[in-house]
Formats: sequence, C-alpha cells, structure tokens
Amino acid sequence: MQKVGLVGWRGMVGSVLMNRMVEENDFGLIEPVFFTTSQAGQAAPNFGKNAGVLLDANNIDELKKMDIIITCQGGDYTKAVYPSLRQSGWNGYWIDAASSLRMDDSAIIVLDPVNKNVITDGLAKGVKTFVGGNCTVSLMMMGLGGLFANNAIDWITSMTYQAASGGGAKHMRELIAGMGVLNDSVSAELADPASAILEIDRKITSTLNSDGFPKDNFVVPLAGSLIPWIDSDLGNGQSREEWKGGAETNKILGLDGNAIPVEGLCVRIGTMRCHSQAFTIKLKQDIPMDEINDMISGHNDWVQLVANEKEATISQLTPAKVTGTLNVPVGRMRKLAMGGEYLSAFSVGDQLLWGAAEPLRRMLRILLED
Ligand SMILES: NC(=O)C1=CN([C@@H]2O[C@H](COP(=O)(O)OP(=O)(O)OC[C@H]3O[C@@H](n4cnc5c(N)ncnc54)[C@H](OP(=O)(O)O)[C@@H]3O)[C@@H](O)[C@H]2O)C=CC1
Ligand SMILES: N[C@@H](CC(=O)OP(=O)(O)O)C(=O)O
Repeated sequence: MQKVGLVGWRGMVGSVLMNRMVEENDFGLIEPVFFTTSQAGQAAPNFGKNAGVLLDANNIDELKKMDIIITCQGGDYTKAVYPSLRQSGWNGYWIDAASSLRMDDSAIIVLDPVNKNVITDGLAKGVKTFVGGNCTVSLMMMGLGGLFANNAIDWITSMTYQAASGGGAKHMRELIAGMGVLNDSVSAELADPASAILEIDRKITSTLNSDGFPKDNFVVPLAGSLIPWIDSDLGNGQSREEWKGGAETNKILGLDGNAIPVEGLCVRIGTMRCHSQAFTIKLKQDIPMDEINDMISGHNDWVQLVANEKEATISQLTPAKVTGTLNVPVGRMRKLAMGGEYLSAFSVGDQLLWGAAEPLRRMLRILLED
C-alpha cells in the first residue's frame, strides 16, 4: 500500500477532502500519514484506520518517506517546504490545493473530467507535481466542458459571484456576523409591520458604514454589500483572480498562452460556499441550441442542464440548492441579440468540492490505479 502524507487535513478545504475520502473509501486503499504544522505528537485522526500520531509537516526527513503527499495547507507552506523536499532528492507525487506551483512548467493543473488526457500524458512523461485549479476556473470548465471539448469557443467572458469561503473560514464567519449585526440594528422596526422602510434602510446604511461593523477579514463590509475585487491588484486594471481565468483555463486544456481568451470581472458576494458565474460565450460558429445542449450535458456526470425558464431557474440554479453537492447546474442558456454565435449561460458550483477538494482526491485515485 502506498504511503500517503496528508497535510492541511483539518483546515476547511482539508476537512472537505477528508469527508470525500471517507465517502469514497479512499482510506481503504492507502496507508495514511497525517502531518501538522502546529500539533506534532498529538493523536492522528482516525478515518477508519489508526494512523498513530501527527508528524511535523516541516520535517523533510519524515515527508521524504511518503510515496504521495497531498497538501491543503496553503501557498506559504508549499513555498517553504516543496523546494527543499525536491532538492533532498524526493521523487514522490505532490498533489497541492494552493496556487503557488500552478503555472510551473513542471506541474499539471488537475481536473480529470476535463483534462484526463493531459494528466495521462504528463504521467507517462514522468510529471510528479499536480495542482488543483482555481475554483472559478474549475467550476467553469466542469459546467462548459462540452463546449471546450468540442473546440466550439472563440472567446468567453465570466462575470463571477464568488462566495465568502474563497477567502477562508474566518471570512465565512465574518459574513454571518455582519448579517447578524445588520439584523440587530433594526430588530425593533422589523417586529413592527407599520415601521417605515426608509427608516430601516437609513439605519442599515449607517450600520454598514460604522466603524464597528465586522470587516477585519474582507476589509470592507460584505453582508448587505458586495466587493468587486478578488485577490491582488496586478497593476494593469486586472485582479489576480481575473488573470487566472485565461492563464489556468488554457493550461488545463494543454493550450499555449491565451489560445482561448477568457476575460471578466470577479466579484465577492454574500453567499457561503457556492461560486456562481454569468458567461457570454462567442462560439466559433452558429451552433444550434439542441447541439449545444447535447455537448454540455453529455460531457461529464456532474453537469446538469437547467431549462431557461423561471421556475426551473429559481429552484435549481442557486447556491442554496447546490451547496454541499458535486452538481454543477448550467442554465440561462440562449442566443443573444448580437447573433447566433453569441451564447449566454449561468452556472453554480460548490467551490470547496469541485472548486478545491474533489480534483485532488480524484488525482490520488488516478495515481493509485495507475
Ligand atoms: N478556501 C478556499 O476556497 C480554497 C483554498 N485553497 C488552498 O487551500 C489552502 C487552505 O485553505 P483553507 O482550508 O481555507 O485554510 P484553513 O485556514 O481552514 O486551514 C489551514 C491550516 O490552518 C491550521 N489551523 C489552525 N487553526 C485551525 C483550526 N482551528 N481549525 C482548522 N485548522 C486550523 C491547520 O494546520 P495545522 O494542522 O498544521 O495547524 C490547517 O491545515 C489555501 O491557503 C489555498 O492555498 C484552494 C482552493 C480553494
Ligand atoms: N481566490 C478564490 C479562492 C482560492 O483559494 O483560489 P486559489 O486557489 O486560486 O488561490 C476565491 O477567493 O474565491
């Protein structure tokens, strides 16, 4: 049995990964070894198998004993440990949730329902480093994979509605705390059906802009507002999150540079863990809607077509419906007034599942079955 080192297993992404590994009985196929940056020597978790004690995640000698390492610990950890581990001569498989190594020539971005061919070719060539993609990119490709696979896309814009979880657990707490503070500030008025809505609105606006409003993590209020910037400022008018759209999509597909332009605006909104995206897609030609539907729905087991009708849309195409599932519904599809080559679409997906943990878990399975 292969020794698999698990780093970052108790964090938010790591916990989702552990849940999925238990659900899919992955622990039955491996000898798990749990690492930590802060709790070495304490008992390791038992996911159906006794794993002794937690080992120091910065101890290169212990890490070197692993056949495979999966880390959800974050980019700083990867930057601190990965180079030394490789320099020590370790030639095992490294599977990583963080973005630090994604664009390295020696690494492949994994999303096997979309790029199994790229993964298989890479394994045959001896690639040993596999990195999960950015959540919005992975979710876009799971939803629209059929159009990419059929080489149908000339260019695409993605306007995102990204959940608080993309920032981490503290950001999710801050969102809910903000909602609570807003509610508390007008609870008396809400209890009185005769109270004036403009007075409620004035109090909410005043609370949102008050010094005490919870915003340590997002810097500005998220509850009752939105934030049209995610990740760092590249200095050219683009956020790093927006840059990832083009760079990662093309790398996942094994295409050079910006072969398919992917552009857009990334926006943080007050949802918990589902990212949504509105797409405008310029097709290479005027493909009939039934063929487009077949391409999209036939691509993978998780994409779900939602009829472009009000009832179906509001009941099936929302974070409330999709959270906690591997489903990636795609709806609001129609040809736009600009012409038959212009298609709109809207998708929703859980950014901790297909957006983070699931591609890593599946990469582990590919290695175990290789
Ligand atoms: N959040 C997201 O949407 C995505 C994140 N990623 C990547 O995954 C990385 C990890 O993200 P995320 O899971 O959100 O990070 P977390 O902050 O939830 O967890 C990271 C580490 O913090 C330590 N930790 C300290 N206190 C606690 C606590 N009370 N509960 C749990 N863990 C604690 C743990 O390490 P230890 O046991 O060593 O102390 C844990 O592994 C990110 O940096 C990013 O690179 C990738 C895709 C999406
Ligand atoms: N940046 C994403 C989450 C994330 O961790 O992305 P990446 O893995 O590309 O750093 C968000 O905030 O929604």
